[in-house]
Amino acid sequence: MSVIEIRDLKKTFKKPVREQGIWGMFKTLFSTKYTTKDAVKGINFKVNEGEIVGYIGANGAGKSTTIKMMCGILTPSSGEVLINGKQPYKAKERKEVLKDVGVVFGQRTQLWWDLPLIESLVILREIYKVSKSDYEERLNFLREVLDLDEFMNQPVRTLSLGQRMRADLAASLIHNPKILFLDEPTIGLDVLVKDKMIKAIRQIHQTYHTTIILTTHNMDDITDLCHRVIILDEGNILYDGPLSTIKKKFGDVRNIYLTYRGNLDIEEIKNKFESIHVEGNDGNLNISFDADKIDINKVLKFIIERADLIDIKIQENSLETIVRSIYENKKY
Ligand SMILES: Nc1ncnc2c1ncn2[C@@H]1O[C@H](COP(=O)(O)OP(=O)(O)OP(=O)(O)O)[C@@H](O)[C@H]1O
Repeated sequence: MSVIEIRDLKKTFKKPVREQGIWGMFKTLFSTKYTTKDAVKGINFKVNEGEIVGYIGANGAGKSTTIKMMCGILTPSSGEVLINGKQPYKAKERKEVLKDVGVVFGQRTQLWWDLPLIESLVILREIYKVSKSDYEERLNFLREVLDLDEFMNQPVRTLSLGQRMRADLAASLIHNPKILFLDEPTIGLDVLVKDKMIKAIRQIHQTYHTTIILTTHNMDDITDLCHRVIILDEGNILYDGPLSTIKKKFGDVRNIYLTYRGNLDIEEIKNKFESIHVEGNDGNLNISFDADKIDINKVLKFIIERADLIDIKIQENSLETIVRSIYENKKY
């Protein structure tokens, strides 16, 4: 059953044309000249209960704008967002929607800056009218998976970025929402804290079957959490489907980087293996090929028989490289 439905959703921002200088700034205030930016250009998708969807795209693709419309911060220019059949930006439906939704914006906190985390959680419990037993059960779970105890009584402004992000995630979940929007929840985190966040998100999903939409520039987050991805490009959906299909389409590419002594004839390698890509000079060679078509053992044997290897590195085509190529070529 789909809990999120996006229909022909568009958002156009209108910005006044800015004029230079102090006098220009003053004139801008009363200007009637505007430019427009179509941030989201008529997109459609549905998300089923319990899915985790990676919502990715280059900077400025329109991801945050979509999330803001999905949680009612922005009103669409046309089209609609339905969260459990309700439109979050309509005053009458907003309250109902917010009961079902939690949101984390990695770039800014939604907590009270001067209050200790625990007090913010108590206030949120009041706002959302969470029963004492539900609150306690939830809080115990979150304390455990997000390691909140070490900073529970500190004012939010004194928290490190990693602690603040965990605090924000806890706050977004205290009312047990069925849907969670995570907008860059791991931005700026070191590897250890990032792994902790990812593990916590996975545990939350497993325990409560929460439907999650995740935007991120970190492809490891996507690989770790999502089966489905939506790729947005300049306000349009470029791809919506399984992560595995993207990987398959771009092939199981292997890259071999090697340093060697001796004479290697690049043309000889190319003639021996059809559709292999080879480049290099001065004892360095980069080779890439589709591992479904060419046996890596045969490539290595061929090279070892002709040169002394000094160093070798073998890499799979990462999701990072695949996605970069999709963004650059603007096609899937
Ligand atoms: N309030 C606004 N007023 C005017 N233009 C805006 C506003 N908010 C966003 N935009 C523009 O809309 C486009 C999409 O922005 P959005 O923040 O949705 O992108 P994004 O995909 O989340 O990017 P990033 O990965 O950099 O966060 C950008 O060109 C941005 O400058």
